[in-house]
Amino acid sequence: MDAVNKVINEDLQKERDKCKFNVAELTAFLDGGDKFTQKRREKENRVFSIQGLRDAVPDEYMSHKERYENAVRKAVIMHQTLGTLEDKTLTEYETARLALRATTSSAIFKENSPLMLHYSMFANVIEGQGDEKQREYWLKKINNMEIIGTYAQTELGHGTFIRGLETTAEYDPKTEEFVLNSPKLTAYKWWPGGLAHTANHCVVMAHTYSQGKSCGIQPFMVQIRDLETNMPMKGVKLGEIGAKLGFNTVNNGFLGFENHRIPRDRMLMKNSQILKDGTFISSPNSKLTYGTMVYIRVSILGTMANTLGRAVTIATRYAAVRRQSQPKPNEPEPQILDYVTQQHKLFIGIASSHAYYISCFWLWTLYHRVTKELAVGNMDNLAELHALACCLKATTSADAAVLVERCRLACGGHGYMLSSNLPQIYANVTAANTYEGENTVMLLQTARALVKAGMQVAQGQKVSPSMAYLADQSKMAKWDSSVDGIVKGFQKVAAGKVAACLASLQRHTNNGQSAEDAWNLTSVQLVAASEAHARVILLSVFKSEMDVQTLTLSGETRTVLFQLVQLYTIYWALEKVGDLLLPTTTTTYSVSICDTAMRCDGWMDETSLFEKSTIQTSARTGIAGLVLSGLVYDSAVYPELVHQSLTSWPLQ
Ligand SMILES: CCCCCCCCC/C=C/C(=O)SCCNC(=O)CCNC(=O)[C@H](O)C(C)(C)COP(=O)(O)OP(=O)(O)OC[C@H]1O[C@@H](n2cnc3c(N)ncnc32)[C@H](O)[C@@H]1OP(=O)(O)O
Ligand SMILES: Cc1cc2nc3c(=O)[nH]c(=O)nc-3n(C[C@H](O)[C@H](O)[C@H](O)COP(=O)(O)OP(=O)(O)OC[C@H]3O[C@@H](n4cnc5c(N)ncnc54)[C@H](O)[C@@H]3O)c2cc1C
Repeated sequence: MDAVNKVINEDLQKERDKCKFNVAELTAFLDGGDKFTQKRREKENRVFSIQGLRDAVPDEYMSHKERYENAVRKAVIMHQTLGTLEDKTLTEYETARLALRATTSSAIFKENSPLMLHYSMFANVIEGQGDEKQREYWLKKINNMEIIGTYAQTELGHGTFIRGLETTAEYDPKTEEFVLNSPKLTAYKWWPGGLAHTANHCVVMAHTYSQGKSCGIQPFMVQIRDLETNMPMKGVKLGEIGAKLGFNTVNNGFLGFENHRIPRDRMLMKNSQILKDGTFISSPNSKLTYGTMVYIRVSILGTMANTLGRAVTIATRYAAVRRQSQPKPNEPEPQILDYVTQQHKLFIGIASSHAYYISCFWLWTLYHRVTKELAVGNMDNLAELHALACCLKATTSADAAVLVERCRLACGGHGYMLSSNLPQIYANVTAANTYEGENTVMLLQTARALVKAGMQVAQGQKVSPSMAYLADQSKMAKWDSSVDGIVKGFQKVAAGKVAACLASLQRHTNNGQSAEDAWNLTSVQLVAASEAHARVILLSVFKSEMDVQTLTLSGETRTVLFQLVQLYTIYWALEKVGDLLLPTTTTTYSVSICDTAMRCDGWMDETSLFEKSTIQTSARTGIAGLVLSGLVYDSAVYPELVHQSLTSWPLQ
């Protein structure tokens, strides 16, 4: 097998030889500098040289139990290897950046490691929720693997609605203990990675009571297994939740409590405290308890970049070596990479992977700034971080799932083979649409912030930097098909959608609906407004960061990066052309187009105008509006947009 790997396919080599930019320079740029490329390579070479990390047989031919045991075996070797590679000289940001770029874990564990939660959430929640003494005590144990943990929040009955969690922790001042219970089956923790057999500790999010009163959802460090026998502790029930679409070596489990007692100091007390006598001291902001989820949502952008990057590398290499059909008689079958349709499928994946990396590092910078501010009690930017983390996690994971599936489809039958690894990559990436905040729920969270910002703009108040464009009342006289022009178009679209949501909420409440029902009736539009906002951020950050970060790069490397920016921007302009050709500067404007279009079309009379779902209205109006309006962009722009998108892609 090794001998075959040494021979590079000549078509692949030919493509590589045609490359015009400096590959080493671009690699270092994405890694954050030559030093990090070297560290990443060292880490990868160490891991990939270990024979013990290769599967004796492909794990898809193993049983569920064998796959898990094999994964544990590899996780131990990985920890022993990487543990020695830990570089204490790196800052937290640099370590996170290196972790996001390294492909070691994804290459060794097709369906993720049973220690995934230990590394990703367990350590972080102690860091974020433990007081100084607790951090001092537990982080040492966690980092040297004296204990193995997970993050147990989701229950059988509740995943999204954290305030509805049913696991209880009641404080007993007589013994200075908390008594944990799962009062109903729906209260059983369900999903936490590693919970079934791997973790012997976990942070449990429980509805806490003291002195007969609710203290909200609080985090608790709980030992769930005996460190010697690994058997469940008294009053603890544990098990595996069963086979899934992916993540089948993460050992997701369930956990139930029956009068399980833990000492008072197991409540993580950085933000809220319960004193010995049971007095509850609440957190300055109850959402600080949700901090670990924000951290993971930010890192998911990098995970999406990495995962999509792997899938599009597989598919592009395949497209370079696969020859198929004979469009020109008497000529050899061409590489499928020469088909523009194949380029249309794949190049957006390359551009998106780069866009997600850049956005991830941009958001990490904000995350670290806000974390420092929170440490001194400054909550000013927490809402902005939360809103950005929600909509960017949702949009990048949704796009990545579509693009990874497109990579599989672009490889024909061979993409359907498990040996292509594309199905497993898809199974991993699509999970991110659900975990760490289901995407719709996340987009609605950002919509809350957008509606608030829209109202603040209407009252002439300042809004957060990422939403400042909502205050731009300037008209777009003519379509500007530059990247900046398209970003501006997307800002108009998002502002128009936010304005339309405000109008809809207002209309429903004027019609006597409660605020909650008005919100629900407008929720499809709210999700669309939130996604439009995410598009503004992804497009503008990709461009603005490239403007700044590429100044020291060579001309060819800058060129190819800007081609990716242009491709990414024009791709989304074409994907959202219906919105762009109908951007609205104010609600009245969009209403007047909708109104005119409907009346002229005789499609429906005015009264029913807003009863139809927004999707139908804007789609139909979009087309009708294009014909009727002519005010926003002359319809000539559309062919130009299409022409430009095809001519500007790197067709080399
Ligand atoms: C490397 C790794 C690879 C990746 C490794 C990962 C592998 C997979 C592991 C997966 C692990 C998990 O899934 S762990 C479990 C993840 N679970 C989740 O994410 C649950 C999602 N649900 C939630 O987050 C919450 O229930 C949410 C939807 C936000 C609603 O919360 P509440 O009801 O308490 O709050 P609301 O009433 O909606 O809002 C009240 C206000 O609080 C604000 N708010 C809400 N959440 C906030 C937050 N986190 N930070 C700041 N502010 C927040 C809102 O903006 C509102 O502000 P105003 O508007 O100003 O009032
Ligand atoms: C692979 C994987 C790994 C996971 N790992 C962990 C882990 O380690 N630890 C952990 O605690 N959890 C974990 N989870 C659980 C995960 O966090 C939850 O699945 C997620 O939060 C969604 O909650 P749910 O499953 O209850 O779905 P629901 O919230 O029940 O969602 C179902 C549907 O209801 C809709 N919906 C729900 N609420 C609203 C609303 N307010 N408005 C509009 N629509 C709504 C959603 O949009 C969705 O379409 C994991 C999940 C997966 C898939």
